Amino acid sequence: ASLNWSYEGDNGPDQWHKLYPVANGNLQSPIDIKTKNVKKDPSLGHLHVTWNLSTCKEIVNIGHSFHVNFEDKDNRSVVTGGPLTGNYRLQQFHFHWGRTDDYGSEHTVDGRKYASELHLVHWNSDKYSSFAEASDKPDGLAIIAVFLQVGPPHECVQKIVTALGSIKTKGKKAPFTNFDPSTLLPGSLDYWTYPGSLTHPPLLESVTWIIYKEPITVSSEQLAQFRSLTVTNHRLPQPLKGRQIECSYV
Ligand SMILES: OSc1ccc(O)cc1O
Ligand SMILES: [Zn+2]
Repeated sequence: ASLNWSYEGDNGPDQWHKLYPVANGNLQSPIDIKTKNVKKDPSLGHLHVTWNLSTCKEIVNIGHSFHVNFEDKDNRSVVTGGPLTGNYRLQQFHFHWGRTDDYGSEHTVDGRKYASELHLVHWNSDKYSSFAEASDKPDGLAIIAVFLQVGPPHECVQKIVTALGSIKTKGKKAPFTNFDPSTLLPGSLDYWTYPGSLTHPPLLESVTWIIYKEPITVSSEQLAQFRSLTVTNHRLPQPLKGRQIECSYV
């Protein structure tokens, strides 16, 4: 089935509200993080990430992006702690990027655009029985975001880039196993967190966003390989509508 939305042209982001009225909601993502307005919260502790590489399953071309999917039938790969209550199970990760290295991230920091942004998508497996059930609940989802800046190539991102060669057309999938997503995390564990939404339709306002402050580095050539699947797939920052961004005490 073809999607009724896209990132460019007649069905682009400015039109999404016609089919998805929540696009003009009060908890939309991404946002610009104005660091002077962030509130340090002593109660915000470390995030505890336990991802088991045995749960990594496949890589899939979904047209406007690619997903690395994980087996999420048990709690082998979960995140907990920080702003979260209970266990959130890893379902998939994906990236967002732009036409050039000058932009492509979805969140921005004091107006700064990064070249790309990684999203590790988790759902609340203590309260709900699937991603689908959790996806429209206020405490349903937790997405960990990592910024990507341009520099030397990233060894582990290279494994993903190599796998893209076997999923060149929409709908194609290939086995992608024993990949440890924690190799994509930055050195510093400091993060920002705020309540938001999915960043493309259905744009559901069910996400606790956890955004690492420190970026990781990938090469321009690695980003060019992302673009070989689709040229751009990022939404621009949305109105904050009075939300408070908090930062960890880490
Ligand atoms: O871009 S984050 C994101 C994650 C999962 C999803 O189903 C939709 C999304 O937009
Ligand atoms: Zn995303």
